Amino acid sequence: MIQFDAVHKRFPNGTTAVHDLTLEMPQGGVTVLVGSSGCGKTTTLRMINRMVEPTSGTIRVGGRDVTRQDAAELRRSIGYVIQQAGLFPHRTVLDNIATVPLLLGQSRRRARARAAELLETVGLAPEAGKRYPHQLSGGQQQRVGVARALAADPPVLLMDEPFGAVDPVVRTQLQDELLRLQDELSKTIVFVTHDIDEAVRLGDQIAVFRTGGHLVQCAPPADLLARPADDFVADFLGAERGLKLLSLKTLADVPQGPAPQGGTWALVLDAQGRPLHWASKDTEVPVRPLTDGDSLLSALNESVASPTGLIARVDADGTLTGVSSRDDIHEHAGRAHAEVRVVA
Ligand SMILES: Nc1ncnc2c1ncn2[C@@H]1O[C@H](COP(=O)(O)OP(=O)(O)OP(=O)(O)O)[C@@H](O)[C@H]1O
Repeated sequence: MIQFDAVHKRFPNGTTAVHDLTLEMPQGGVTVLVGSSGCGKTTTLRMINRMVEPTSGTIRVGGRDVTRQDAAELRRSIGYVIQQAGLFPHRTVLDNIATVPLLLGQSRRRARARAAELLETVGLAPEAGKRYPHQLSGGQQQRVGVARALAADPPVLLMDEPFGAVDPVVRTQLQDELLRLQDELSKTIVFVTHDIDEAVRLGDQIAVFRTGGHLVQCAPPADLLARPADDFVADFLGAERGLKLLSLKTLADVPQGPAPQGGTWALVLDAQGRPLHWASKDTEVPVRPLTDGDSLLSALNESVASPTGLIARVDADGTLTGVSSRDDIHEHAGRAHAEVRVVA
């Protein structure tokens, strides 16, 4: 766990970057820091590994006051990922990843073997290890940045806009990878972003800051979307916060019934019971089956887009479990939406 207790940061030029911050970042969880430009997110992050020293207050990592630890040692025990990866241009990818284990005194052989493992963990081919950073795409460089931060297996990862410089498709892939990795590794992650959708997707809790380094609200994404503390937070979340909330709710509770028989549309299955397509008397339309884990937003989208108005539901093997109607989905979406507090 990372604990901020009454932390204040005032730079020598008089700028207050962080104002009286008290905040807990739970162990094994992702805390996302969001807020307008210059509101103190990066300063907050950098105080954790002492790249910036607080003016007053206490920061504890795993119960230990960071100012009582050797700064270099502390930094090596905390993974740090920044925008555009910040890789060493004249070192191969493998040597970039091996940097911290080497600094910690591991043999070159062992550090490289670990780096090769990590390449695979972050979804890169072994050949990438021999290349130099400029020979990789932006998204691949970010993966190397994540691998480098994980190399010494630190319990804490600090990520400052790590996916800010890549296109939206690659960004979504990198977010998926991070969620997958986090499922396995359960690191304590502090993640700075400008992108509220990214925050909602990745955060176990989201801390919203406003200019002057004031924390306005810290809550799990669903609570934040349903009950923003004030107009500032509501504006920051945007007009579509109801839809964002639906992206967090799953299809699991929406009732399902048997596939229709003898009506306008029939669902055609393969021999294993997996949906192939919808068929009517004179046409066929593709089917996009959803699982219980898919979001209510995807279901709503699908129910609007599909001419059948029905959603085919499948289990993890892709076998049909039933269908849900547009009405069922709308009713559930309406209930979730009713949780959204209206801010005047
Ligand atoms: N070394 C410094 N000296 C003086 N002022 C600084 C220094 N570093 C940051 N600041 C100021 O502190 C405030 C907070 O900066 P910080 O970088 O933490 O904000 P941020 O929320 O991360 O911003 P952005 O979203 O634009 O990256 C800003 O007003 C910034 O100009």
